[in-house]
Amino acid sequence: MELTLDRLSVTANGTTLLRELSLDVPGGGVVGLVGPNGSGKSTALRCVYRALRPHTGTVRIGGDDLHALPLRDSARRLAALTQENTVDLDFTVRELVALGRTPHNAGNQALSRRERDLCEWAMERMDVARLADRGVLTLSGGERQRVLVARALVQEPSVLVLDEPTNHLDVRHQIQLLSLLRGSGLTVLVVLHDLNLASASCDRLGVLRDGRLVAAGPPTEVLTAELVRDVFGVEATVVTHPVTGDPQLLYALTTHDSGRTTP
Ligand SMILES: Nc1ncnc2c1ncn2[C@@H]1O[C@H](COP(=O)(O)OP(=O)(O)OP(=O)(O)O)[C@@H](O)[C@H]1O
Repeated sequence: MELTLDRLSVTANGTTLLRELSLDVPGGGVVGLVGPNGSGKSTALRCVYRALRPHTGTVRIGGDDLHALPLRDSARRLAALTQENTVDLDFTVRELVALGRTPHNAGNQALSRRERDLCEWAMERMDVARLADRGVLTLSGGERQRVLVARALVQEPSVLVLDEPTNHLDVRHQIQLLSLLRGSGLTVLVVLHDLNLASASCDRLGVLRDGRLVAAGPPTEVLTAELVRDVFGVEATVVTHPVTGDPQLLYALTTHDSGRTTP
């Protein structure tokens, strides 16, 4: 199912946070949104998971105007892992994951056998099955993040949007999650800070700066030393991954030393 952001603009308190952002995520494709802090990545995603209504422009999902759909209908099509995903109530992991079925079921209807199997599958995939009976408030940041991804998978969406999903995850779980997204067949729009992970996991990248899309295309076209210098203000050497062929960036720490430790 295709996801289309069509000329989205967002303004808050007289400041334009997003300017005419257009971006297409083809059905089954993985598109990464990258850019410096404050460039508008989360704002764009918030328009997609309906935490924010764009002032102008349209988000279309499978051709339909997302904001015109009943919430329940859009939740059947789209799941989100957001920066606002906090867990305040002491559900067990199994209970929280099962909540992913809410858009599909009426009231307090008990889960079917298939749905219970789906929950177990998602917990296995996210490596949290052994935590199933733990209270979510007792989990580490990375464990909780993986539980929230399991809940999103249980929602059985066609489209998944994720805002910095690798936050808190150790390197093994970062790789596992991004491999899962890539092989899932889901339509994925993901905000990532790590440009090397973005390069490895996305078919295409969109680069935001000051709320504008300044580049878009496959990682090999987008991730150039010039772009990284221009947009992020960082010197990077671009090399080709010897196994995958993806562009990867090598950084060197800057060596400025003012010799002062306090202002
Ligand atoms: N309600 C608001 N009023 C004014 N400015 C806002 C408001 N909400 C967000 N902003 C500003 O909009 C800009 C874009 O924020 P956004 O969270 O989309 O950036 P981001 O690219 O996701 O950043 P980060 O990489 O730091 O997560 C930021 O400068 C932020 O301070």
